[in-house]
Amino acid sequence: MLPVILIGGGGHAKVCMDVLSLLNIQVLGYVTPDAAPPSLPFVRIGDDEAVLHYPASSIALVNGIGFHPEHERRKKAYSTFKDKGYSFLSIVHPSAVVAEGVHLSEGVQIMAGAILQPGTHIEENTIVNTRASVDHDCRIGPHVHLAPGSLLCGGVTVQQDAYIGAGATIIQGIRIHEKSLIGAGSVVVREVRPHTKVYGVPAREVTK
Ligand SMILES: CC(=O)SCCNC(=O)CCNC(=O)[C@H](O)C(C)(C)COP(=O)(O)OP(=O)(O)OC[C@H]1O[C@@H](n2cnc3c(N)ncnc32)[C@H](O)[C@@H]1OP(=O)(O)O
Repeated sequence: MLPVILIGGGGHAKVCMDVLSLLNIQVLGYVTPDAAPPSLPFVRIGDDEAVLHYPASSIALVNGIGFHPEHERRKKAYSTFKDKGYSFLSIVHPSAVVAEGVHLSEGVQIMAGAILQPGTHIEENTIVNTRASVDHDCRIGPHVHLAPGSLLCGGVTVQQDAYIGAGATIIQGIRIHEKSLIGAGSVVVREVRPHTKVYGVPAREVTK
């Protein structure tokens, strides 16, 4: 197993670091744009450019930048380093339940207590956060965030760059289109159009 450099030094990086430590994966340190705030008890290697001192074949990266609907820093870091030939490790917290045959693409992060049921397919750089639950035959695109406690019933599709808020429920067979945002605690009972924000019970579209 290659040693890891973590991209980012905030809250999400802290959670990734915990998973890496539980998996006994060697972490060389983390990179952040500036020295403050040092929230991680590990070595700061430098800014993002510092990664380039390590040949792509000698390390793996873990994307410790959280997904914020207002900006694309997480996705940008992933694409930038992929373009330079680096690889991102997928991490799965030991307490997560991942059914046999579930497909996880590069750089996917499955956090504590998450459940992924059979037939599910998750694309690159997606976060399945703490205690999120993804039932059978779901298709989750790249650069998606399933926030803590979100619940996807069977056969749900979530397209790229979508954000499913904490504790939201998506009923079976629904399609969530790209770049849409589902508010925390919502219950989604209808298809969600691209680039839209919905929330409430049942979830209704609001102007972005
Ligand atoms: C590890 C981690 O921490 S991961 C982080 C997980 N975080 C989340 O999941 C948060 C997801 N974000 C939300 O739910 C947000 O509230 C959003 C994006 C849906 C709405 O944000 P904004 O557009 O800024 O809405 P704003 O806060 O201005 O509220 C507008 C109105 O909508 C209501 N509202 C906002 N969010 C919700 C919601 N999730 N459900 C129901 N009503 C809501 C507000 O109460 C307010 O109502 P009012 O006008 O009657 O007072």
